[in-house]
Amino acid sequence: MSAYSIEVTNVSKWYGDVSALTEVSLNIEPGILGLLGPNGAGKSTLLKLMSGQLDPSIGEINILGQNYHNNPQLWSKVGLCPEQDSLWEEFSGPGFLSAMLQLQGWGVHDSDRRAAELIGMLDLAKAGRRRVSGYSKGMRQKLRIAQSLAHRPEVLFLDEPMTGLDATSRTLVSDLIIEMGRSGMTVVVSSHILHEVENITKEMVIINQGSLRARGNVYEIRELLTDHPLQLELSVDDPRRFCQAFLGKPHVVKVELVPEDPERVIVFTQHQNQFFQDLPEILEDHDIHIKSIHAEDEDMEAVFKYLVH
Ligand SMILES: Nc1ncnc2c1ncn2[C@@H]1O[C@H](COP(=O)(O)OP(=O)(O)OP(=O)(O)O)[C@@H](O)[C@H]1O
Repeated sequence: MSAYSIEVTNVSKWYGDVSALTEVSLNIEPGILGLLGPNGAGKSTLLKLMSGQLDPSIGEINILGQNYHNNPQLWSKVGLCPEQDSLWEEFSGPGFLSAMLQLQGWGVHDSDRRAAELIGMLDLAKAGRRRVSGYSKGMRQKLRIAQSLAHRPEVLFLDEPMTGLDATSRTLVSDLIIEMGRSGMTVVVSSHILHEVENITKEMVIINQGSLRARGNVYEIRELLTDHPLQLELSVDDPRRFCQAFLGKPHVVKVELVPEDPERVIVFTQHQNQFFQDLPEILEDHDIHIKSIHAEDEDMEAVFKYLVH
């Protein structure tokens, strides 16, 4: 059998006359792969195709060496957490998860037990038997993630799984995904935010305008971006000293103070990794304290524009 759990070969997809994907070929091994691209790039379409929710217009998709045609058993090995919400509002969280498993043929006892386990894993126990209609955005997202992995799939597709999650839940979900990857599952995680995926995996594919643009680990992808300075906004207690300390660094293109905010400073760097390596030492040597840090390029739009043109 092939070493790849997912094989996408020359796949194109049109919605009427809208072309969403063009001749995409992609082989994926067990572990975690990040699928990165700006809005409208084709990420959701590719995930729906790979999870059998959509048929390709042209091309072939094999999952675990099989295709979806006349093959209902394959569904039980695949999970998808889609972008759209399709929860049962009148059910409690555990009730919903158990019902979904029972619909897939699980017995009541096993379904209830698995549902309780998932509720614990995703830290939803506080909601008790409350109806899903009363869940917050973050709780709904976690419930959808729970649903996608409830039946213990071997291959899991997560479409923008961090949407709506607070910092604690993001860490929880990241750790869960990392653990699934370690256990031998194949997990494909889409996002339009590099930083989000970088915390989970170093293996990335970049997609834009329906085509795969790059594949590699995050360092190789960053190499492709070396001419594109990344912009970081920081709040520090002594911005002038901070500027002086960083201006001599070869990877720093420029550092700007923000006149309207005496604590704010903007750094343009060619190598974000190098910047973060230098940062702790500079803070300590110059006795500077940092209050916040924000990457302007977190949203990949600017980066993709650069990569594509
Ligand atoms: N059901 C549909 N009918 C027509 N066009 C569609 C449909 N779904 C997606 N598209 C189009 O296909 C292209 C790819 O969309 P897709 O949703 O796959 O991108 P995406 O990368 O997931 O973006 P986003 O993060 O904004 O959802 C876009 O041009 C989109 O407008």
